[in-house]
Order: sequence, then C-alpha cells, then structure tokens
Amino acid sequence: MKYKSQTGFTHNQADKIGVLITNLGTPQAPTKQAVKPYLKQFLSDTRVVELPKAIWWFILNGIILNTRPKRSAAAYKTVWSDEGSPLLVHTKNQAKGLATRFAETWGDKVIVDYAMRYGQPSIDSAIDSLLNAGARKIVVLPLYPQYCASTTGSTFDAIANDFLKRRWLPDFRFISQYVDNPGYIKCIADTIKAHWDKHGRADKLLFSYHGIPKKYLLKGDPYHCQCYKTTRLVTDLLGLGPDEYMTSFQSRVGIDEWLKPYTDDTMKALPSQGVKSLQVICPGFSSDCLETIEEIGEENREYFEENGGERYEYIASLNSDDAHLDMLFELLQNNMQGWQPQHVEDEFEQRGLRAKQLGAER
Ligand SMILES: C=CC1=C(C)c2cc3[nH]c(cc4nc(cc5[nH]c(cc1n2)c(C)c5CCC(=O)O)C(CCC(=O)O)=C4C)c(C)c3C=C
Ligand SMILES: [Fe+2]
Ligand SMILES: [Fe+2]
Repeated sequence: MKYKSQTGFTHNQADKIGVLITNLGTPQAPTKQAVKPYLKQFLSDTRVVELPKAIWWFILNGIILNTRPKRSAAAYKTVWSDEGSPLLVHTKNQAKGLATRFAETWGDKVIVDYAMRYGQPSIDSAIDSLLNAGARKIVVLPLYPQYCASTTGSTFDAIANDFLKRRWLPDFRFISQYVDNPGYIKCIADTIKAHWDKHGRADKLLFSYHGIPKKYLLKGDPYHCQCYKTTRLVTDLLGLGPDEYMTSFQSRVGIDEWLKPYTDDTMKALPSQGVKSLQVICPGFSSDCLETIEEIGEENREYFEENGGERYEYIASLNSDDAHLDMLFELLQNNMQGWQPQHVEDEFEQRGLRAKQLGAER
C-alpha cells in the first residue's frame, strides 16, 4: 500500500490536537557503535552539510565515520546519566511539563509528544502515534529559538517527508523560530539575574551560540542575525553596556570557515585582555547537552583557565524550569488560536479586550 492510514479508526472517536516538540537527536548509548549510525544519519543530511554529494560521501564514510565516533563516544560518556543522554532526558521532561499544563486547560483534547530529528524517538514514530490517537490538528515546535536551515529547516523536511506517505493529513502549524518572543528573552535574562544573585557578576558575560559554516550566512540563512538579535534583546533588558558582554560561536566541525568569533579562540584570548572572570550562557540551546555540558562546561573552561582566567561559570540552559515551560506553553497556545476549546477562547478574548483598554488608557 502506497499511503499509510490511521490504525484502529472508528467514526465516533473524538478529534484530538497533537503538540509535538522536537530537538536535534542524540545517540542511543555513549559508545562508538551507537554514535556511528547517529552521526551517519545526521551528517548525511544535505541541510547540515551542503557539499557535492559524491565528494562528501567519500569524506564522511572514508574519514569522519572512522575517526569521530570514538572521540564523540568518549565525550558523551562524560555527560551521560543513569537516565540517559541529557538532551533526551530534558526533552522528555519538557514534554511531560507541557502535557500537565495542557491537561489543566484543555482537558484531554491535547496530546503532547516529543521526537528527535536524528535517532530515536523518530519524528515518523511520533507523528504515527499522534495520528493513531486521533489527532486531526498538529502543531510542531522545534526547540531552536533561532531559525537555521540546518536545524529548523531540516526538521520541516522530516515532517514533510513523513506527510508524503500519509493518506489523511492533519491541519498543520509549524513554529519556525521564537527568537524575539518576549517570554523567551525574559527567561534568558531572568536566569542570568538569578545566577548573579547567587554568585555575583563577572568581568564579562559571553553569549555562545552553536556555529554554522559562514557560507550558509552568505547564502541567506538568518541564523547569524537572529543570534545577535537574541544577545541584543537580552542585554537591553539587563541594561548591559557594550563592554560588559560578547557574542561568539562554538562547536565548529571540519576545515571550512564558520561564524566568527569562535568561542574557543575567545576563551583563549580574553584573559590577556584583562578578563579574569567570565560567565557563559548558551541561549540557542533549549536543553543542556553535549555541546553545553562538555564543550562549554569543561573544554572551554580549560582554555580560559590555562590562559590566565581565574573564575569561570557556565549558566545552565532553561531545560525544564517552570518559567521556561510556562513560556513554551504560551508560545504553543498562541500558535493554536482558533483550535481552543470555548473557555480558552473566552480567556484569549478577555485578555485582548484588557490589552485594548490599557492601550486606550495610556
Ligand atoms: C557538521 C555540521 C554541523 C552543523 C551545521 C551543526 C549545526 C547545529 N547543531 C545544533 C545543535 C546541536 N548540535 C549537536 C551536536 C553536534 N553537532 C554536529 C555538527 C553540526 N551541527 C555534530 C557532529 C554533533 C555531534 C556531537 C559531536 O560529535 O561533537 C547537539 C548535541 C547533541 C547531543 O546529543 O547532546 C546539538 C543540540 C544547532 C543549534 C546548529 C545550528 C544552528
Ligand atoms: Fe550541531
Ligand atoms: Fe562539540
């Protein structure tokens, strides 16, 4: 059969709404054997590596997949917990927290699920379970605040490819970014303030974002702009002056030029410029993962300290903090307008009227 149908369909079943949160993906275990197929799927995606297919096939299969899995597995071992990979654990908890919030307001109308773009649980399996549970409307939120073709665009590809195989398609909404969502900006600013309350301030605050090849920016990807926008909005809210913070890009892979300044070079250079204490935040990561815990928390700490830095603090990602989940819940609800049960619609209308009233009073 060419097109998949819903299993167990009955005519009298209630229509549901599916909420799907996604993140990048992670290996099944911190071993060379598990990392290799994960990296193969990830790095074979032409949204991630935009090189001529034949050339890249030889580099990937001849060099990268024979060298990187061992190194990556060793790094993954340092962050793995009894529950598994941090990225997967946080994403699971985020889905759980959102499900509780939806159940309180929307009753049993909404089903929340989570998926990974690469590895498990796959996007196909999550869409399968949402549609089989009767979802006729689906909203997808890739947990990347800043749009990038390599991450957000690729997530859309996976969903579109899945839909190509379906007979009965749902109504569909896709949240492609939330870079300037006031709730998101406030969450980042508040987490920095909470860190300051506990530990005091440092000479500088560094905003480190995952990098991408520079040529993607030159070809029109908005990611670079959106990272700087995030830094600008957060530092405006915190009232920081230009000397008090910096933006940099981490996690470079391969020999191409990536977005600069590089985080590792910055760490090595800052102490000689008089920055002896440093606080680092990674606002592009909605969950802590290998790239934050190991790369920023450990590897870059060493660069900073080896070069004369004295105090180094990594400020954790928002993960499943209540304020983060409240913000994501609101973002999702705003993108589900018209899908709400009546009492939620009423509340939206009242809020709109209140906002109008306040506007008129000013
Ligand atoms: C080779 C090209 C890569 C591009 C382009 C890229 C973009 C990109 N990635 C993230 C978020 C994450 N990346 C993570 C791991 C990771 N990323 C790459 C390569 C590229 N990323 C590799 C090879 C790896 C695997 C780990 C390693 O071997 O070092 C992760 C963490 C996954 C985990 O399991 O913890 C995240 C999250 C963004 C946001 C992005 C572009 C904006
Ligand atoms: Fe990455
Ligand atoms: Fe890395």
